[in-house]
Amino acid sequence: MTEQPDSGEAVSAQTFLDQPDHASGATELARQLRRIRGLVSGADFEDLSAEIELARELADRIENAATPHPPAQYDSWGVPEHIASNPVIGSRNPAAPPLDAVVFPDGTVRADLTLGVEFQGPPGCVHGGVVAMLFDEMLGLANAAAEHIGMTVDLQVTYSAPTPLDTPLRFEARQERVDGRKLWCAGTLHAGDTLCASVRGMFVTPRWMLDGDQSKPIEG
Ligand SMILES: CCCCCCCC(=O)SCCNC(=O)CCNC(=O)[C@H](O)C(C)(C)COP(=O)(O)OP(=O)(O)OC[C@H]1O[C@@H](n2cnc3c(N)ncnc32)[C@H](O)[C@@H]1OP(=O)(O)O
Repeated sequence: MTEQPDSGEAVSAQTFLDQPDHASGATELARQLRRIRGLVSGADFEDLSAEIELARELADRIENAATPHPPAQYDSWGVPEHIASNPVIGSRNPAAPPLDAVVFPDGTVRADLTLGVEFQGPPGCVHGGVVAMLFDEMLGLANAAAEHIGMTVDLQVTYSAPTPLDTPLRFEARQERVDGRKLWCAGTLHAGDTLCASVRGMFVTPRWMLDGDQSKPIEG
């Protein structure tokens, strides 16, 4: 974790799950692919045939350079490949927003982000499933911040107002209660002063994990 140098309010917050750029350049490649993702899904074009050729060549080159590895093992929480490919926070996953979280001394986890047209559900609004996915991750991070982790067994999202695209959003989450292997968390999503959605989640620590190191950064 590293200190957040900016804004007064966030001065006591620390970055959570810092993911340094991969030496190969894969993290930067994911950033460029996210740019393309937004443009392809949110712009009109006259003729992209030359760009398609280029994209095909790029995909072929990356495929030739790649040494694929299998998905992480279920009991290997926190390995870099596991986090890097996460669809919410994975720095090397072009499909991830990505969500960068900070954690406060009281265990509250916060993420500020803006979602573009590639996350559109209703016109001009963020897809409700995307909101649920981000909430699930936020609650998982809140568990990790509390060093008491588990798998989601119940996730209840209440949508109170449409979540606008291209608008700064703030997700917050924290672990509220622990009873043995059962954990309860809650979170909110605001656009400015508007509460767009809230969530309550229940998690269960798998039996095999009880003796493990739960301080490892994990997420599903
Ligand atoms: C490890 C950190 C990961 C963070 C992930 C964050 C987000 C994710 O994407 S997780 C992926 C989605 N979730 C899943 O795939 C979970 C699938 N479920 C499972 O694997 C299992 O149910 C698992 C491992 C969580 C629990 O199984 P198991 O260890 O056998 O526990 P089990 O004995 O069934 O239940 C324990 C207690 O929880 C209760 N419980 C289990 N599920 C529920 C539920 N849906 N609602 C209410 N209570 C429940 C049980 O009733 C039991 O209570 P009690 O002890 O009082 O009898």
